[in-house]
Amino acid sequence: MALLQVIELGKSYNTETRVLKGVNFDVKAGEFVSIIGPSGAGKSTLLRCINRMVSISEGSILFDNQEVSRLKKKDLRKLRTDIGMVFQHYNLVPRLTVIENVLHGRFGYKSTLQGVLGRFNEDEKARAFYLLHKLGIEEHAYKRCDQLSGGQQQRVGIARALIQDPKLVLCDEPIASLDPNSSKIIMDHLKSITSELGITCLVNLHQVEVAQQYSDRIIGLNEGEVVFDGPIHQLTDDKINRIYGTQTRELITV
Ligand SMILES: Nc1ncnc2c1ncn2[C@@H]1O[C@H](COP(=O)(O)OP(=O)(O)OP(=O)(O)O)[C@@H](O)[C@H]1O
Repeated sequence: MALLQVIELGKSYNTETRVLKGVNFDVKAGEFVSIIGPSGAGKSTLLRCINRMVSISEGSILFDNQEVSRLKKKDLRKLRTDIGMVFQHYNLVPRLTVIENVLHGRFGYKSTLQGVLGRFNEDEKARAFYLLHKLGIEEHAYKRCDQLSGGQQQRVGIARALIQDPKLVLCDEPIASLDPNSSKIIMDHLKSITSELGITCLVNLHQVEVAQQYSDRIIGLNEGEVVFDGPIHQLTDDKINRIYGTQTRELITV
């Protein structure tokens, strides 16, 4: 059973350009799927449609059998706790400590007042320390985030997404600001911790080799259309050229 179903999805920010066109794919619970494609292909837009950071123009997105575009207030809030997000630039509060930033991931479960007062229970704090331990940065728990390296900050970003107890984590170019060594550490952690916790992962990546190394499946986007969707062994050089080339419009059936 698919956790996420994207059906004939279309997105336009304005009347002139359609950023996503007839996008169809499913993601099963527990899958680790990468989305690759050239700059401007619509990868970030696709992730933003899934958690409704932007509204969709056509088609539908079903998450856990619920139509995302129809959700209101309480259900929309629930969707945002069920879907965690990891960003390229981490989106942490730099002057707050690591542990405070991680606990921010629990805000979706709190009343506004509890959130403002920073009220977190012992279980939540223990969970935050557990995640920091798993991600190898427990010793930095009381440091301000702006004192950490990029790779360490991204691990805080991952812990903040996971403490939400999400079913799905969307990662928008999680390693685009990192050097190769830190990138490897982040991808290793992302893969192992999501697989251990049984969390589904949908990751936008610029690097084909990284996508091939870590994914169960790859989706290739070109100018807003899915031009490849299949397991890594089917992503041949020819298909990579079609994803990154500009001439092809045909769907590669796999
Ligand atoms: N808020 C917005 N308003 C108008 N156009 C937008 C907006 N966000 C993105 N776009 C346009 O939509 C297209 C797809 O952008 P998007 O960021 O989704 O692509 P991407 O594949 O993630 O690119 P990159 O790899 O460079 O991040 C681009 O042409 C971009 O200019």
